[in-house]
Amino acid sequence: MVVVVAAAMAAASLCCGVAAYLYYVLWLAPERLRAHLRRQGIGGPTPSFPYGNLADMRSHAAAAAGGKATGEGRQEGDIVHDYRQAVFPFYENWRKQYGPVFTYSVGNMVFLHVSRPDIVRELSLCVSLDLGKSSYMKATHQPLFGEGILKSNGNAWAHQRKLIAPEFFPDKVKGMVDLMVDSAQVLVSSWEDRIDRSGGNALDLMIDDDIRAYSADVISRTCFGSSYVKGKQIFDMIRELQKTVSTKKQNLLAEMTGLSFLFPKASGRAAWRLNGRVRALILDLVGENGEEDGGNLLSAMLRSARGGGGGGGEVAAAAEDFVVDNCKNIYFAGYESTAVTAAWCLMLLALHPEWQDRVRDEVQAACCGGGGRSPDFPALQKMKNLTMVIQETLRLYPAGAVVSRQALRELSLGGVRVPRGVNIYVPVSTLHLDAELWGGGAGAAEFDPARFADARPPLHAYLPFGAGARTCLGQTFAMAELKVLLSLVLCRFEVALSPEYVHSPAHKLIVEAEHGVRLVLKKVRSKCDWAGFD
Ligand code: HEM
Repeated sequence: MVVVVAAAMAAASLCCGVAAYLYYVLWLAPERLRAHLRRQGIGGPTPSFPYGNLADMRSHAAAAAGGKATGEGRQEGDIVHDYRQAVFPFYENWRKQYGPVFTYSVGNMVFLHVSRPDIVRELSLCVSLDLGKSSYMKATHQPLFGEGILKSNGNAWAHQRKLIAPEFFPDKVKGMVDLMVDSAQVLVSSWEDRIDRSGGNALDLMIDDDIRAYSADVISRTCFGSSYVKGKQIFDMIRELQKTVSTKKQNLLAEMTGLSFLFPKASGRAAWRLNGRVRALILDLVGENGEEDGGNLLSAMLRSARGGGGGGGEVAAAAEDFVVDNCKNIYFAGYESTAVTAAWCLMLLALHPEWQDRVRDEVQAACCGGGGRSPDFPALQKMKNLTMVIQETLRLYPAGAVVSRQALRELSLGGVRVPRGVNIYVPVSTLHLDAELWGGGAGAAEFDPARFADARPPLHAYLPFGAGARTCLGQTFAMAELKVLLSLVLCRFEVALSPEYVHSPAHKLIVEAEHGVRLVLKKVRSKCDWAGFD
């Protein structure tokens, strides 16, 4: 009897303890952060227990979809580039209601949504390690990112940045352009073959998968010295992993409580299984590259890992994690964003034949005029119109929808005291489409590459590659990769929008065309005779 009573009392006190813990992490702790912000006059929608404003976000999204504010569909020649209300209706509605700085919560995670230029500017200039990457959904995304450069913070991040960034400096990228041209030739030749096989001079084509294959091939060859086949296997799996970890029924309760063992969801197990397969493939690559110095990113990571304590040239377990996690991070960071930007860029050039002609003339003058050279790094740098077209594409369709940070200690930004733990979200397209920052009126939502002709936009107005110390380290590489692809495509084809194209920007970790980009490609006679072309 005594034993039963004691057991019942122990169980009761365990339940009380768990209840008190849950009350603290799910409500009390976030409420303290919200109160801190409210005292500074920062407003926002009222959160409810336990999911914060998640239900509001879903109802805003449903209303936008029901009202066809989705930006989807297409009337004659009328494509709306401003997708903010369609893709992020909750942010837009709250911004109108509460102003450019407001707070909201997802579960127990408190967000500070900031589009006030002075705060964004200060964030762009901040290099303190106290401003880290947001830990939102970190456990769910762990199989995809591990402890690699994209999500790590503090000294671990600084070490990885120091190692990886030099591999993407302009002098390194310069030596990669020939490999990029090889990959782009595979793509344009395959499109030409398909047109020839169709018996005509033009082809209606969904371009997205082909461009992804190009992007995958470029990273495989340049960074990892790997074959197309192995690179493609890794990419296909990382893409599957990305879909698995971004399913909307993510383990939010597990994230909120930190008790992931209580919520073993099928998606979590599937992600870890996939992760095991990606890891094995990457370690195969490491094995193949182990003996020689390929002069690429993988060799640099291996050198560092071995120097870090793998005895007798062996890569120790922690060092192995370091290499695997960072390979996955680079594949993820460099693949999708570049491919999606290239697809949006071709969509915009299809809509604007005058810019297409201008860029084609410029490419032919830079490469073909000089005796039929394929584009090299100096030639790419001379292509001003192409640069402006890519910059304008990144303004209208920035792959990264938000720049996200977390205050790892209390800090002050633009006079706002941000308590430790708060996630700061800067909505990139809100700034990119701000009528005051971009020339007033409807002009901000129009495609006009000439706006980049003379002046650099101010720090707080243009953030396609992010901000401050965490800014994208692959931007020179990405610009070269995009220019190589676009110059080869435009030399060989005229592009027009397919009648089947449906304009459908959607957010899936990055903003991409939900129904793909469909174009009509028509062969043009090129003046270029480089690399086997007539
Ligand atoms: C058009 C193509 C690309 C776009 C739009 C883009 C955009 C971005 C953005 C917005 C960030 C976050 C910056 C921040 O939080 O402030 C980022 C980070 C990063 N990007 Fe890119 N990126 C592109 C291509 C690439 C490529 C090709 C690579 C490498 C091969 C790359 C590697 C990285 C890495 C490693 C980071 C993390 C940097 C850090 O946290 O220190 N990106 N990128």
